[in-house]
Amino acid sequence: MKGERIESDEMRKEERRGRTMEGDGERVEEAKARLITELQLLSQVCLTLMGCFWFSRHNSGVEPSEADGELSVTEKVKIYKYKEIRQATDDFNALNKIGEGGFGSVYKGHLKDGKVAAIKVLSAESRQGVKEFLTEINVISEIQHENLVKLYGCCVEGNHRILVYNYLENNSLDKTLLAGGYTRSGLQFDWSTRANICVGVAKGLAFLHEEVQPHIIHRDIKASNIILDRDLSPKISDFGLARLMPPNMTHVSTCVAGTIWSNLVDIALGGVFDAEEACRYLRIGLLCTQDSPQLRPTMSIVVKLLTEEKDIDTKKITKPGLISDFMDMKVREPVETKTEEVNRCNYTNPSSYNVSPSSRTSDNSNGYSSGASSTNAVYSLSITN
Ligand SMILES: Nc1ncnc2c1ncn2[C@@H]1O[C@H](COP(=O)(O)OP(=O)(O)OP(=O)(O)O)[C@@H](O)[C@H]1O
Repeated sequence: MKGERIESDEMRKEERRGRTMEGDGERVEEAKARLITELQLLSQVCLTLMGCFWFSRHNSGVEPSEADGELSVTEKVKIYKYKEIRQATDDFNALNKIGEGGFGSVYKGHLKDGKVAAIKVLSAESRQGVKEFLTEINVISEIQHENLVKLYGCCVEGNHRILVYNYLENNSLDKTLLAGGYTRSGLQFDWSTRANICVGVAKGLAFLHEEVQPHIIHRDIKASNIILDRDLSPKISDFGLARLMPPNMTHVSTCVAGTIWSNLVDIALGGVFDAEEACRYLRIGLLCTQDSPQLRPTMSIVVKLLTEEKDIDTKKITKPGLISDFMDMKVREPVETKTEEVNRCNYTNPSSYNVSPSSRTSDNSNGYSSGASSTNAVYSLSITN
């Protein structure tokens, strides 16, 4: 009996063990199934994420390039592949070269998307790190105004640092207006076109100085940096480029910046200009170049002065700071014009110029002299080295 009980106990234990093993097996199967489901879900999530990533990269126009690691700072800028730039410029063909500046060479190029671009290949000095370069490019690309050249994007591959701008049909002021205007370029710069260019440039600068955050001081405003579109509307180029250059690069002046005014009223106008307006513009120019920066008007005030929203007649204009820096400066003999009206710009004393359209005295104590014919006068200052 005892032997039988032991036997049946053993059998029951065996049976229980069998059931436990069966249960364990079921649990393992269950766990396996759950794991598979989770893996399937995970792979779906991964695929979805990869799909989104692919989609966003292809929609933002960001191509794989050296800038890949910098996607976080390039979302607003089109990154061009070097290959595309080469194709656009026919491998930087000399025939497509439209200019050479302190920052490098500029080529006209036809991009794949059909846009015509001015492609600026930055010189070796400007080759900063990819991250710094792209950060600056992002800043520049956000700055948009009707009087600023639009940046389409850039190329940053290997040592290449290339900026891609909107190409403007009518070239820069130095190659058109200053290079003979109508006769050479076929463009006619009558007085109202010139006045419009002047106001447009002032508006572009006012925007850079006062509306862009942080403010941008161009530091290299000159005729070659004013590009004209097909309607002869001016666009300022190279703004923000100072930020891309190392401080030791001498191209951009860090103290006194700007290019002096040589002929104040162009004889090419043949005397057909609004003399009163010309004199007002001269006064505004003198206001802007006063020795003390505190006395100079802001660019938004300059726009108001140019457009006559604000009057400057009563202003005292103090001596320009730049002039004393030049070795030898003289005022050219006035050029006779056919203008009927006499407009005279008047220097009252060496430290304070009071420019008035109706009277004239002169002071030569600083080596300046001015002259005017009794009937018609075009005032022009020239710098000689
Ligand atoms: N967006 C543009 N559209 C058409 N032509 C352009 C454009 N940008 C530049 N150019 C041409 O390329 C020339 C060279 O321009 P860039 O700004 O590089 O040099 P720069 O102004 O002559 O000299 P710097 O670099 O010393 O200021 C300009 O004078 C102009 O003729």
